[in-house]
Amino acid sequence: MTDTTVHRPATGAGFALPAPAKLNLLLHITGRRADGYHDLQTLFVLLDHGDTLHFQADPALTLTCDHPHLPVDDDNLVLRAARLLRDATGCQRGARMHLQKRLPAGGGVGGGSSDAATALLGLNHLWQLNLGLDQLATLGLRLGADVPVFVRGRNAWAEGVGERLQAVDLPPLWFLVVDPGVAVSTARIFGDGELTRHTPAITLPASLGAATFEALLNNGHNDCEAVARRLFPPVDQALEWLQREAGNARMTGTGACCFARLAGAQAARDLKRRLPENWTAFVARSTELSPLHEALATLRAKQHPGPAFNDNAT
Ligand SMILES: C[C@@](CO)(OP(=O)(O)O)[C@H](O)COP(=O)(O)OP(=O)(O)OC[C@H]1O[C@@H](n2ccc(N)nc2=O)[C@H](O)[C@@H]1O
Ligand SMILES: Nc1ncnc2c1ncn2[C@@H]1O[C@H](COP(=O)(O)OP(=O)(O)O)[C@@H](O)[C@H]1O
Repeated sequence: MTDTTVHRPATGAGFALPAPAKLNLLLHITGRRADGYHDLQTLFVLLDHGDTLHFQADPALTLTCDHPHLPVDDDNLVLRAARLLRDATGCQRGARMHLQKRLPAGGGVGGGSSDAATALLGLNHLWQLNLGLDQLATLGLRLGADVPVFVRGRNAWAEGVGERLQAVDLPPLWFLVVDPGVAVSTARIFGDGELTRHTPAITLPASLGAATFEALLNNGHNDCEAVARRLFPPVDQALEWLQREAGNARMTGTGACCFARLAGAQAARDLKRRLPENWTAFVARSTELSPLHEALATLRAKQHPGPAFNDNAT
């Protein structure tokens, strides 16, 4: 379905699942592979802010979206994920899906990848396919390098093109994320002649206590930042403002969004209030387990309540 004017979420006996944003707290490019892809080291953190995908059983496979400019054609990652799942399992069932888009497309917060992961896990549930997370993550990688981390739902250290994941425990973190309002093409950043591609690989400390975590972040950086700043002046302005106001300003992924870590919710909200006029930003908190996985667990518990306690048992 390509009608972007339909603003009606699915109703009836359906369910809705979150598609959270991610930040790359650091992003080091350690090399370039023979196939042109880049080897990375990155620290993914999942946030409590994102899109929402609504599901309803239906004979046809359709998608609508409340975003006026995001195409809901065959290229949309939600429909690509649904078709991939059907092809991989032979399932012939359909679904009526509606995407409530809050994350900026091409913003480096992984919106499209997260939508794809939520589609994979949501349809696996709706169609009762019972695929495990390993199988879904393998399928997800075919849609994009960032999909597996959303499928697995844990903050993670990633290597390779982002598919070699190691779950990490992080302290609770608060961020102000500024959206400079430009869509950055990942391929354009990786194709730039001035991109630094040879940051020495580091070894993740065995345990990420508060001090080692701070050292890791302080010694880390985002190799894509210099190129994005040069190509997209709004990214440069966002980083300058965040650095001046909060320190520790950094870009996420290949851009465009930039963030600063704040001491808590109040500090993040206070900084948001000082945002220059006409700028867009959101406050977000890190999550230990993805809101997608939390919501799926709640859904399963409602549909398959455990055995009730028998008060008469002796
Ligand atoms: C680098 C990251 C960090 O999170 O940037 P963001 O996209 O989130 O900003 C991601 O891993 C991106 O993943 P994703 O957005 O899924 O990228 P893909 O669709 O797989 O790749 C888009 C294009 O970028 C280039 N590419 C991508 C990933 C990579 N490790 N090396 C590359 O050279 C390739 O030219 C590829 O065709
Ligand atoms: N559901 C979707 N949400 C956002 N973008 C999508 C979606 N489906 C396909 N895309 C395409 O994927 C591109 C990258 O989207 P996104 O994942 O939001 O960027 P990033 O990886 O920078 O966070 C967009 O520019 C858009 O063309």
